[in-house]
Amino acid sequence: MGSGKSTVGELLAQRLGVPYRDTDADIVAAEGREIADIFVTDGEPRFRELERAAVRDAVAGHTGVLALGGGAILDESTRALLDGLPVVYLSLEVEEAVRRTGLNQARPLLAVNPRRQWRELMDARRHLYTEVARAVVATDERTPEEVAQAVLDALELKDE
Ligand SMILES: Nc1ncnc2c1ncn2[C@@H]1O[C@H](COP(=O)(O)OP(=O)(O)OP(=O)(O)O)[C@@H](O)[C@H]1O
Ligand SMILES: O=C(O)C1=C[C@@H](O)[C@@H](O)[C@H](O)C1
Ligand SMILES: [Mg+2]
Repeated sequence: MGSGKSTVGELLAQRLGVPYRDTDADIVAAEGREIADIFVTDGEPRFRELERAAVRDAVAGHTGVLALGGGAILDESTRALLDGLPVVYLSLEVEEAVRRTGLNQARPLLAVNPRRQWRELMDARRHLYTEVARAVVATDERTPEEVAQAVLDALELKDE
């Protein structure tokens, strides 16, 4: 969370001249409410169901850059869908994550004690991010533009 998937995803799409899509935004649009609302009202398991369907639809229907929610890879069928696709894991260290996300209520999983929560989430997820990724790009001390360039280099893509 806060690694810059949405920010860098948009930049990358511009550089490549392709559409950009974000499954978090798809869920918010389809549900007509914010992610934090879905977590609080319906619970995380319901959010994960919506997310699984959103990723499935986006992978099937979208050509371009797709940003996934930070927890999408927790779902085994989602990981299977991503197999063979040019997935990039944007990594970052905890201090930078906390600086970027702050005490932001829009990220319900970081609402209380963000530093500890972030560490715990990453300890549980890091191996899954690595498993699905074709490339890992570190984002600490890089501007979003530098990260976008590093992604293009890692995937050996040229912009238009
Ligand atoms: N390379 C960067 N350097 C500094 N700040 C950044 C960088 N990339 C993103 N940010 C900032 O960090 C915050 C989080 O970025 P963003 O929303 O793109 O992350 P995300 O990975 O999409 O998060 P989430 O998993 O919550 O959707 C934003 O305020 C953004 O402007
Ligand atoms: O890392 C996570 O589990 C999340 C990340 C965000 O992108 C959102 O999908 C939501 O806040 C959950
Ligand atoms: Mg995002």
